[in-house]
Amino acid sequence: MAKSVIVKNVTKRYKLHTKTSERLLDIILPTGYGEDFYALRNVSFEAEEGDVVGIVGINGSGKSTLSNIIAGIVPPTTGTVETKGETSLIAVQSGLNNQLTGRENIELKCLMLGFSKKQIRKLEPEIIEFADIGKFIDQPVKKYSSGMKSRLGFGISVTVDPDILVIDEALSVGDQTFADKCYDKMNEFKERGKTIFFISHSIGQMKKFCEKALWLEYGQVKDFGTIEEIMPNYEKFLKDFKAMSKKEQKKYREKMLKNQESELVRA
Ligand SMILES: Nc1ncnc2c1ncn2[C@@H]1O[C@H](COP(=O)(O)OP(=O)(O)OP(=O)(O)O)[C@@H](O)[C@H]1O
Repeated sequence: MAKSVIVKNVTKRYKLHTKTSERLLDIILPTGYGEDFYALRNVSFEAEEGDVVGIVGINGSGKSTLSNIIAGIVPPTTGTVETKGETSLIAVQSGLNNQLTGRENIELKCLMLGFSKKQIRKLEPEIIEFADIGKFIDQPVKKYSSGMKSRLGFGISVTVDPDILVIDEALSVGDQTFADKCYDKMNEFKERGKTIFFISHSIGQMKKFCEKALWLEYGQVKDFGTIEEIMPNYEKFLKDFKAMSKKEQKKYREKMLKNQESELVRA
């Protein structure tokens, strides 16, 4: 199978600011201003056409940052992402303009993807049918529930037929019937050799749908392999992590971040 996504040494660094003045200084000063925070550090992996890769990791491990980078929405600080074809991100909180109606959002998103007015007129009914949100399609998106936003986002993303699909928690909201409809569509994509990245807090959803798993821990790749290889270890880790007190969890995080720093110094 041909490679469809090649992520090489991707690092995403944010500056931590507590005040607007710090943010301004960060823009003005050539060296920037603020404490460095690494959401991703030296992330490398490859995916092939037809791969369905689950991205797992505890809160704050960098899953959303990585999905935004794969989808080309956020640039990496250093490192490269090569993708073969068009990428589309489905996330509950992204991609839709809250002030515009659902219908206007469809038009805007399709125009941004380079579709002509004529093509959009053809796609629009298909998207509206998939989203199935009734009269809300002509209401501003700010009035939507998170489930409705996800339905519209999903409708747009699957109808424009991307080569690479990134689904960030979009199936965690909404009802089971809609989720099943999305799974059918994703299975169809899988059969057609498209690459899918899937993020979900539901281990059940992960195991049902993904063949490979990328395990992130505090911005680094902890493991990458088949779902059968990764999930038993991840589940065990989760169980142990959840059994820790908040203080122990904080200590664990600090220890892991310290290890990362010393690894960098050694490299
Ligand atoms: N714009 C930003 N500025 C500063 N820090 C950020 C920014 N975006 C994300 N982060 C930080 O980067 C880290 C990774 O965040 P990210 O949302 O990618 O993790 P996640 O694994 O998706 O978490 P969750 O499971 O809670 O959604 C977090 O500590 C987060 O606070």
